[in-house]
Amino acid sequence: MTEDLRPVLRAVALAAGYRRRRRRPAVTVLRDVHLAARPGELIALIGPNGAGKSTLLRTLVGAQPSLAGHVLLDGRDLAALSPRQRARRLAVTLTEPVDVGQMSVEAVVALGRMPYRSWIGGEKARDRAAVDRALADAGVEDLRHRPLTDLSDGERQRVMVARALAQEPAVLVLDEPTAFLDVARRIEFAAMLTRLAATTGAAIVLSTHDLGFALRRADQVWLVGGDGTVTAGAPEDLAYGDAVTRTFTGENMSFDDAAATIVVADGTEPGATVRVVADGRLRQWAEHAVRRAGWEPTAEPCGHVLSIEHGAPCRWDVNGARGAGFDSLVAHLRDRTAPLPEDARTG
Ligand SMILES: Nc1ncnc2c1ncn2[C@@H]1O[C@H](COP(=O)(O)OP(=O)(O)OP(=O)(O)O)[C@@H](O)[C@H]1O
Repeated sequence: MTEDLRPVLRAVALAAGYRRRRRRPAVTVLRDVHLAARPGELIALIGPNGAGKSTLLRTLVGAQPSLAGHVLLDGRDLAALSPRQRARRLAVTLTEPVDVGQMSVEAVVALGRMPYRSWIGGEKARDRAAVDRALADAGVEDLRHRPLTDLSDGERQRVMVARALAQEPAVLVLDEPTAFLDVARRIEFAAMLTRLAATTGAAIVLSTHDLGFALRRADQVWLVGGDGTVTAGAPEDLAYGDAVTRTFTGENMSFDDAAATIVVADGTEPGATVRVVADGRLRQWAEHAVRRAGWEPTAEPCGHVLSIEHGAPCRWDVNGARGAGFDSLVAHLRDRTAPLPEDARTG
């Protein structure tokens, strides 16, 4: 992203949390948060459960008051802006379901134009054009006459993005927008957001539990650490440094650099080592099966050798024992978890 673009949204020494209410004590969830979102940036907010992602998003959009510090929208204090002024620059889709009765998709998306309408004025050509563009950008044109209640969760999510886009915002904030989506829709949705950030020039901030998506797609990651801090940076800086590892890895979890994701060990001690002889994807999935069986794959010479050949099912050979399919391979390896005497690497 261009460094000299002025941030549209900033957090300055922000503290976010909950004020004391009746018998509930005050809770400061995040403190001394400094963040900047620039036009056209796709920003992923990540962090463990309960770390404060929703609290931060709600504070950034003014849905809950900050405990200290400021949120600046176009350099102006968010708290000093009227709801209408905010809504012309900032659009939000939070996770709470929206009750819109039997309204059509088109009518729901047109709600996004409210900040631009006067009480007496009707829909203008500009409003209609913005709604059409939003429907197209979010890929829901085909659904425009359907009642929102008839749609799948994934379709509804896209419609809510279209409603937000119809606001023509400078900042678009989405709380876990990919939560209901299957893998294919998630990838499509990610591509759509990347395209939207580039074409509309909006800064898009979204919270997600999809670490791979955040690291592969985002221009910036805001990492909520679970200790009251938020670290901002390029995905590579946070992954290459120890920020991601520190936040997400624990006793049984480690960060796999190549896969850009967290891998969870199943708690068993690594068993014997086996040399895997295969190529490409077959090798990858053979190693996957080997790990699932509690063994360690290696490319080095060693006492156990797994040769595997393409086929449906694939054919495998472990030190002369043969079988077909990964299921039987895993069963075979599990039966032999106790390392054989010859398991000492013969290197
Ligand atoms: N209304 C509230 N009053 C007091 N504490 C709250 C309130 N809402 C949330 N919290 C607390 O604030 C902390 C952060 O919660 P938040 O929902 O922001 O986390 P999150 O990162 O969005 O979690 P998740 O990934 O599970 O959605 C949690 O400890 C939570 O219990």
